[in-house]
Amino acid sequence: MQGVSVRRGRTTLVGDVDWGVELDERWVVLGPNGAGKTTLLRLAGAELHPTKGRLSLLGERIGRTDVFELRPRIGLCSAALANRVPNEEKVVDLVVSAGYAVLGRWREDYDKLDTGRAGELLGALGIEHLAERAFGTLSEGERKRTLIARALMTDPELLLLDEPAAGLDLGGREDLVARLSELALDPDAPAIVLVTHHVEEIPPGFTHALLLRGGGVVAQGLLDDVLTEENLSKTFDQPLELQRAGDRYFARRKQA
Ligand SMILES: Nc1ncnc2c1ncn2[C@@H]1O[C@H](COP(=O)(O)OP(=O)(O)OP(=O)(O)O)[C@@H](O)[C@H]1O
Repeated sequence: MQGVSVRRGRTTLVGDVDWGVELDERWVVLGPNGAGKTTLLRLAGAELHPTKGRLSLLGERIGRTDVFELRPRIGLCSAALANRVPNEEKVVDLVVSAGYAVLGRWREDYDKLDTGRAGELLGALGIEHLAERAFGTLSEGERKRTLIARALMTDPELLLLDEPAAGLDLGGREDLVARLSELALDPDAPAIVLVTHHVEEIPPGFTHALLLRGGGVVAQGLLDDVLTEENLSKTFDQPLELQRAGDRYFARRKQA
C-alpha cells in the first residue's frame, strides 16, 4: 500500500497508509474499535478498492487486475464471512468449496483429493470429528476453526484473519493461539495478517505489528520494536502497562 486511503462521504476509514507485507512475514494489526482494522484487511483481501493511493496484492496492481482471479490466492477468515454461511452447510463442504470461492452447497462431486485435504486441515485444527456436522450447530470456537481450515484450503499465498479469537472462552483462545503459533512458525505457511484488539492474542512466531488508530498508522515494523508501552498507550489513548511473559504479551491500564 502506498498512500492508501478509503473514504466514505466525509469520513476517512483509513488515511494515507504505507504498508508492505512480505511472503515470510506474520503481521498483527492492533487497534481499538473503529480504528480501521477491518477496512485495512478488506483492502488486503481485494474486497475493497482504495479511494486514493496504490494497492498491489501478490504482484498485481488493484484497479488493473481481475480481482476474481486474485481472491482464490488469498484466504480470508472474518465474522462477515461466518454470517453468510447457511446454518445447514456441512463443515467438510464449507471447507472444500473454498476452492471454488463459493458459499453454500456445491452440487458437483468433490474431487477425492480435495476432500482428503479438507480432512487434513480439519485434523490440523483439531476438529476432524466435526466434518459431517452442520455449521449452524457448531460452537463459536469450532466455527472459527472451520473458517480457518476453509481459508487454508486453497493453499493461499496470503492468509487474512479478522479477530479469530473474538467470542472464544479462555481455553478456546489459548488453543487457537497455539494453533496459529504453529502455523506462524511453519516456513511453508503463507504470509499472515491477523487483526485483533488484544495483545494477549498475539501468537508466538508473529514477526511484525501495525498499530492503527483513527484510520492512521501509529507505528509499524518488527513486533519487538513496535509493541512498546508508549506506542500501545498512544494507540488505545490511555496509559497502559505492557508485560512480556516468555513469548506472550499482556496489557492493562497503568495504576495511578
Ligand atoms: N460506509 C461507511 N461510511 C461511513 N463510515 C464507515 C463506513 N464503513 C465503516 N465506517 C467507519 O469507519 C471506521 C473504521 O471501521 P472498521 O470496521 O475498519 O474498524 P475496526 O478497526 O475494524 O473496528 P472494530 O474493532 O470495532 O471491528 C469506523 O468508525 C466505522 O464506523
